[in-house]
Amino acid sequence: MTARVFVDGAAGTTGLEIRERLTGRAGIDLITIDDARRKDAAARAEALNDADFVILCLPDDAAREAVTLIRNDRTRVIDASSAHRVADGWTYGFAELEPDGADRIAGAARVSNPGCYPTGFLALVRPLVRGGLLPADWPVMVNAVSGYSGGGKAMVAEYQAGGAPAFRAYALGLAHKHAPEMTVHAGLTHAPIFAPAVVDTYRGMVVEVPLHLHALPGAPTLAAVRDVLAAAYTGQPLVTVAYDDAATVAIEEHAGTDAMTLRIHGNAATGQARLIATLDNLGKGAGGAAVQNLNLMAGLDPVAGLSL
Ligand SMILES: NC(=O)C1=CN([C@@H]2O[C@H](COP(=O)(O)OP(=O)(O)OC[C@H]3O[C@@H](n4cnc5c(N)ncnc54)[C@H](OP(=O)(O)O)[C@@H]3O)[C@@H](O)[C@H]2O)C=CC1
Ligand SMILES: CC(=O)N[C@@H](CCC(=O)OP(=O)(O)O)C(=O)O
Repeated sequence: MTARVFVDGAAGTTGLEIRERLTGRAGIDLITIDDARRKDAAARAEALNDADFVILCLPDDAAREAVTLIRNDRTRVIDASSAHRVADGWTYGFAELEPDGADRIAGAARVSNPGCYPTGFLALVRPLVRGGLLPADWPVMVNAVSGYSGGGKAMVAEYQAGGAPAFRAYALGLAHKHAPEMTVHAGLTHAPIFAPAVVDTYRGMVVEVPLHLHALPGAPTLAAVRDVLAAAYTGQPLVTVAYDDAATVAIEEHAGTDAMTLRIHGNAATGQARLIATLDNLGKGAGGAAVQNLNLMAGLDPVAGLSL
């Protein structure tokens, strides 16, 4: 069976990449609309209702509107925006996060892609909360840097015009749109302190959770934390827990791919750890997750169209 797929927002940073990945793929028939009509509600409604699967690569308000334009029970949705990540009736589209994640996505009509930063954060933290190493009410912090494509067309234009700062910390008021999904899907009772920054490189991200292991119940070792994470992702082609002696970690590590690496470093003597995820904001953080979810929902090869 051929799956008819419409990417709404295909002229944007995320949408363009997803459309390119799906173009010419066996088993997928892409529905497109003329560039001049790409924001025309009637043209979009027709495409949305023609499709078996739609991938929304839109600002939050436009994503909510797109869902209201679907007037049939057949069209299934993957939303890359942050509009539905903690919404009732939506399945969180992070296949590796829970043991039944892939099965739930495969059967869902409405799937919300995770945010880019939450993908790294949740990959590091959720197995520790689930496994009881990290109490649900622990005060967690997350420091992160993203390539500027994370800010969409407007930020790409700003950086490519020249003059934007090499490193810019933001979300200083601790009310970033990703905090709710980090809290809910990690199973935490308080939002983490989330300190993001954008740097002068196009794509890629480093997401870091520092932990005082000595203060945790049972004072788990670095090795114990690493083993819990490794067990959580065994057999997952996109997520690797590194057992390496890396002295540094580069934002470019997975730029242009859909892979994510998790590292557990630190000082065993002081009981302090740095849990670090590297991924591409446009890969596992957006387009890769959308293609992975489409594969699962359409019953296609789970790694088709993905770059490991
Ligand atoms: N960039 C990233 O790393 C990630 C982005 N996302 C999410 O994906 C979504 C898209 O982000 P991104 O690609 O970066 O953003 P962009 O700004 O690059 O692209 C958004 C696109 O949506 C179009 N658009 C806006 N309103 C409408 C509308 N009413 N109807 C049709 N099209 C519309 C815009 O049109 P126009 O070209 O005219 O501006 C633009 O082409 C966001 O919700 C974002 O949170 C998710 C994960 C990572
Ligand atoms: C650098 C930058 O600005 N990044 C964006 C996050 C990327 C995004 O908007 O998309 P998702 O929410 O879908 O991940 C931000 O912090 O708002």
